[in-house]
Amino acid sequence: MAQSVLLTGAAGRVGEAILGGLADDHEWRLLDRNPPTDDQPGEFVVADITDDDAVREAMDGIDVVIHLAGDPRPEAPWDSVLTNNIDGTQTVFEAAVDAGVESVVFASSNHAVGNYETDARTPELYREHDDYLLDGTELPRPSNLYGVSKAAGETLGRYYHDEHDLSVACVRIGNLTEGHPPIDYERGQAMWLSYRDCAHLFDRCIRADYGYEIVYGISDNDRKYYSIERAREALGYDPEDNSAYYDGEERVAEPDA
Ligand SMILES: NC(=O)C1=CN([C@@H]2O[C@H](COP(=O)(O)OP(=O)(O)OC[C@H]3O[C@@H](n4cnc5c(N)ncnc54)[C@H](O)[C@@H]3O)[C@@H](O)[C@H]2O)C=CC1
Ligand SMILES: O=C1O[C@H](COP(=O)(O)O)[C@@H](O)[C@H](O)[C@H]1O
Repeated sequence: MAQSVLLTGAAGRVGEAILGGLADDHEWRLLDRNPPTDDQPGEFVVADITDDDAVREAMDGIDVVIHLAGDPRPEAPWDSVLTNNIDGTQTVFEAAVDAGVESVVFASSNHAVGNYETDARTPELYREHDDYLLDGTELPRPSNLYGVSKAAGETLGRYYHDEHDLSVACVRIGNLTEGHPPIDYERGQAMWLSYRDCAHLFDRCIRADYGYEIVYGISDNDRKYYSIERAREALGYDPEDNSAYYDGEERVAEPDA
């Protein structure tokens, strides 16, 4: 059944991937501080997520929130991640609870756990033969202040689930790249998330029943060091793409039938 979904950060790249795959599948209310540059499904609210009144108004009648808005730069300074990523995310969770929203899907990041990639483990970690896997049960080890803000968002989600019974899925997104995996970048190939797998994963987050989950948002890459088993089990995620099927920009192999 189509759900009424509020998508924050809708004008960005992850929003583009989600709407590219799911525009007709749900009833959308889109929110971003930047207005849309082209036609979008549903209504578009131009607002900042730190504007409590505007966020509360945008929650009216919403079943599910996909919360993408924030500063996505790994090098983002503290004042920006504190305002946009931590304070903004708290505003979204609080308004969601007060509006009776069923679930919030939070765009977390690989950078919440980036410091598991120690000098001793890399670059072997990024290669197919290496069997080291993070599975979402490990503690955060952020690689920058942006990663700290994402770990804080996950913890806010834990609080709003435990204290207010909100369903929360935190997706530690890898490297979303359109069309093909990153080129000459082993880490990016290991954590590649294709546009169609991104749309499918967030669709599963909209439709599935869960309590509190932390999952990795990557395609089914042979090189992976993030397990996607929890996303499969808890959400029914069934990715189609794999960076190993590509040679540069060219798709050179097809999955087994
Ligand atoms: N693109 C990727 O590979 C990854 C993205 N993420 C996360 O996914 C989310 C979306 O990332 P992208 O689409 O790549 O970034 P983006 O920069 O393309 O999109 C972010 C959108 O959020 C909006 N925004 C930022 N601060 C806002 C605020 N205070 N109020 C309202 N709108 C605001 C921006 O205007 C922009 O349209 C971010 O939270 C990012 O940290 C996490 C891991 C990987
Ligand atoms: O969280 C994010 O991660 C991706 C991938 O990280 P990178 O350090 O390999 O580039 C990044 O591209 C994106 O901007 C960021 O929001």
